[in-house]
Amino acid sequence: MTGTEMTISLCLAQKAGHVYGVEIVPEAIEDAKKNAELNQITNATFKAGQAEKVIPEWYDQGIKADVIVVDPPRKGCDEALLQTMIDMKPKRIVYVSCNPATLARDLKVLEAGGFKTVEVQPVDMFPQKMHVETVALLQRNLSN
Ligand SMILES: C[S@@+](CC[C@H](N)C(=O)[O-])C[C@H]1O[C@@H](n2cnc3c(N)ncnc32)[C@H](O)[C@@H]1O
Repeated sequence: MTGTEMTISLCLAQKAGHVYGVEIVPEAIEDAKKNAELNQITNATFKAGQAEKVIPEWYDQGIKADVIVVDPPRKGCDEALLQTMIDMKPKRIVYVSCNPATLARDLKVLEAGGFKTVEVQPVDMFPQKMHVETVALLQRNLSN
């Protein structure tokens, strides 16, 4: 749901019924719309704004998701965003993180909200540096 130029959203649109993407930088959203047009992607809706405000608004409008993908900055996800993700009850959440500490903090919240972390894959995209990118897959517990 977040990301510069919405690269992840545009890739997912090729497999999804519809994709909604939000990014705080308006220019990135303009680029995403141009990229969608260039690639004949018509099943994507992009909005500039704070994910923690836009996604609760979409949820209030009745929009739900089967899969939520987040790729937040190092500070991780805002509490309001995490709560809306829990309320939306997607089957799966994919959390792309560039900070293991905030990833662990946010996974704890999502686990308390009815999700189970089933796979965590670190990716060493910055060899010889302390930073690591991590992708975590969560599934909603069937009882929730
Ligand atoms: C780790 S980057 C994602 C990179 C992206 N997936 C890509 O392929 O380039 C995090 C992105 O979140 C955006 N961002 C930061 N705070 C945000 C917020 N509150 N709501 C929505 N987007 C936000 C940043 O502008 C940045 O583009």
